[in-house]
Amino acid sequence: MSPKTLYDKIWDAHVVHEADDGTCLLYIDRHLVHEVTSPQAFEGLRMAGRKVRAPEKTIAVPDHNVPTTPDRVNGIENPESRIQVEALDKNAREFGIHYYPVNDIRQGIVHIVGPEQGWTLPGMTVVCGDSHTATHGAFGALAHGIGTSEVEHVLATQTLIQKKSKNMKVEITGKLQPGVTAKDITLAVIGETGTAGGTGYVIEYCGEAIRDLSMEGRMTVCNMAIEGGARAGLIAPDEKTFEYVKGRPHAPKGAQWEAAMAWWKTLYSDDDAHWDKVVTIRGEDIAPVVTWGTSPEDVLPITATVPNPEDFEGGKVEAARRSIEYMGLKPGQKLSDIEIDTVFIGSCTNGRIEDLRAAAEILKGKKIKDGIRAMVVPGSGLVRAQAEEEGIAEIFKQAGFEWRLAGCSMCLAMNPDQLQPGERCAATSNRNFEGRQGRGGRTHLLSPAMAAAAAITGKLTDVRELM
Ligand SMILES: CC(C)[C@H](C(=O)O)[C@@H](O)C(=O)O
Ligand code: SF4
Repeated sequence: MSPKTLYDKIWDAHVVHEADDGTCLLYIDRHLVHEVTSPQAFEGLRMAGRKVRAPEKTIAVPDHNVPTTPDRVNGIENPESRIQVEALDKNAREFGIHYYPVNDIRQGIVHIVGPEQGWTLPGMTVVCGDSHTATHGAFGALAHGIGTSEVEHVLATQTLIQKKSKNMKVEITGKLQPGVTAKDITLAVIGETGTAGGTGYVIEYCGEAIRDLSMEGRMTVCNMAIEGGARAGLIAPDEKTFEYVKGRPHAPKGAQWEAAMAWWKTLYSDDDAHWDKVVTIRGEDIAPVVTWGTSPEDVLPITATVPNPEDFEGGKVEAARRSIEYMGLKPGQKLSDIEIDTVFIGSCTNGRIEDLRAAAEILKGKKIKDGIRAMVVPGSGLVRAQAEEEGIAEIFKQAGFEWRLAGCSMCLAMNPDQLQPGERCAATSNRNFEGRQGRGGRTHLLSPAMAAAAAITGKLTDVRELM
């Protein structure tokens, strides 16, 4: 048998039919659904008189629009948001799919809930009408976003029409320096490859620095594969993966667990598998980073200065000029001199327990700078409960952070958590596009520890100075 990559293996195991031009029909093991991209899909089914083909493999949770304040169960003010959440509620109940409503402690961001509940397992195909579905690739699952018409197709047939991507390997060798986290890895990779570097590929992340990451860290890395242009990102499962999965509510049990493990242990790229593209970065060379512009590739070590647009090539000169202008910065200005107004810790990139622990470690016994608005939005109700149990919530509150309920929140500002025009935010999320966190708002992406450091000093700060 010819050697295969992990992606090849999962792909081959899910092909139901292959057409002459190579287009395939893939079987889908898990379909995750949120309120923004599903209403029309369910409506399409209803109009065609169809059912959900595999309701037991379909999981719905509202996350993007839900307010994160304690009174949220009483209703959502914004009519568009309310309609989407109510539609999901109605559709989930009517079509009999798994559902975590807004007042259920298991509710949270779909990409945090899936792994937490054991829906996401190694070797699976996982789709969701959401670009950050790549997060689930951390388990060695082939996971990616789909559009609303595809959501309808998967609901109706439990299959998806796909063409195979090429194989790309991103290897992070050796150890990380103190203060450097999974978020710094994933941003540094995009800094190296650019936002189009992964276009047409599925990325497998490997190397010692990736192996050393916890499952939470691996999810952070895979989460941003899409920002690097890739179809999906994945990491071969290992003992850490199996350990994380074992005992989760929907993980296999008993004989089924044994059978699953037999398959999961074959899920790695063969030694001489073919890679269409390889990128290698030394873990020691990665610094705590922060974005200065309006694209995730606009990223530099916190010790750097705002670049000069003239230093870029071709079309990037104009893009950099526009970024710097929108961000209200000056070329040559030290990144660590940039003052911020707001800190947001949360999102499917960095809203897991380990992220909150990392931020709390920096905040312990300290107060945030006067005048800074800072909020923590745990990625799920269970993350929130665990943080409360561990005393982390108390550290955040004592420091001056608002302690919120789970949702996407200020990651994309579809709910009331928004930046005001001109406000500058240190954010642990994954997109720094113009106005992403509220019209006219400015976003600097960074790790949870770096966000905590910024909250204390009121400016972008090298977390290593506070360690
Ligand atoms: C609303 C949704 C379709 C969108 C996505 O697909 O990523 C959102 O989650 C985002 O992060 O911008
Ligand atoms: S947390 Fe942000 S990136 Fe993740 S699904 Fe929600 S809006 Fe998208």
